[in-house]
Amino acid sequence: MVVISQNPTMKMEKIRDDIELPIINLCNRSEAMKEMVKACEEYGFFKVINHGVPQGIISQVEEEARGFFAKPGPEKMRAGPPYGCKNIGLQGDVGEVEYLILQTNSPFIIPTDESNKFRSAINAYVEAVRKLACDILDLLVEGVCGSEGGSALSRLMRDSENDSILRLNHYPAGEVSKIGFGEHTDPQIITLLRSNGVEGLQISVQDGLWVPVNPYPDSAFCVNVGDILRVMTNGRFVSVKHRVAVQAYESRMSIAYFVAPALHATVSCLPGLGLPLYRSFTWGEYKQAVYTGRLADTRLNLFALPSHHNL
Ligand SMILES: C=C1C[C@]23C[C@@]1(O)CC[C@H]2[C@@]12CC[C@H](O)[C@@](C)(C(=O)O1)[C@H]2[C@@H]3C(=O)O
Ligand SMILES: O=C(O)CCC(=O)C(=O)O
Ligand SMILES: [Fe+2]
Repeated sequence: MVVISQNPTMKMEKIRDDIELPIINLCNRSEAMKEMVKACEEYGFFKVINHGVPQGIISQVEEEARGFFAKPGPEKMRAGPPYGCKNIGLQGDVGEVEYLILQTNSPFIIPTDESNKFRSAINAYVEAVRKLACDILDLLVEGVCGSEGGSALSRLMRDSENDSILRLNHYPAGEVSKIGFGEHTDPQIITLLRSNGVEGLQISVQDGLWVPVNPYPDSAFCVNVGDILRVMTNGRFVSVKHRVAVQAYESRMSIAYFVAPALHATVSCLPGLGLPLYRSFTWGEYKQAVYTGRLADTRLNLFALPSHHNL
């Protein structure tokens, strides 16, 4: 069904609530491979269950994160640059969100975390989601390039200098008219997202038509294609705009693991996928374009090859 939003800041936007993202069971690997490829082509989003990340590890990090965000503002500010509130990026974007952004391949300290419980929980979580991300990327390459594709994608994240990050977001309950995190695509290869079961995430299936992502089932990870994976699959997979709407009834918390190559790694189309739509570039070059632009920008246009190249 298509309903017109009554919402003042999401004015007259159409919300389509009859699309459900596929829930893919990783136990059946050959089925999962086909379903994931289809979902990446169609929606750029899917959910995975039986993903192998222990529930204990997830609960631990969620509990520590809840404790951190419940602290008074000045204490959270003590966490320094990993902590941010309302300001998103460097170019003036804002949202009803507070967050922690952590580089995953270098040691970090959260000054409020005297017992180091939060840090240990994060480290255990990153190790587990990293394995899951490798597994998903290997299946996706095989699904697109066959077994010759090997570990073309997962090797980028296995590089000890990979630039993957973990982001913990907290959207306090409030006026539903407000946007927690404005529309954007994720610039990296792939994102693995957990939420505390509170709604808010929406994806853009076509211009101006938003689909809410149901947080069910609680145990699932929501996975989405980033811009780099779009380039590497020569546009076959789509990196889709998404956003987060504030909920009136409860605070949303989410934990996103963004898989990124090393800054010096070259990003180009995988073999056998036709004439490239985008020129090759390094992740460092793309990241610079990302941070000099606004949240909602379609940054990949800057790297598109002229269409005559594809004739
Ligand atoms: C406004 C911005 C925030 C962002 C960097 C950017 O310039 C454009 C992309 C944004 C985004 C979206 C996905 C991730 O949450 C993020 C960490 C990323 O890599 O790109 C954020 C950036 C951010 O919040 O720093
Ligand atoms: O909080 C969410 O559900 C999504 C957050 C997001 O899209 C991001 O951090 O890039
Ligand atoms: Fe995102």
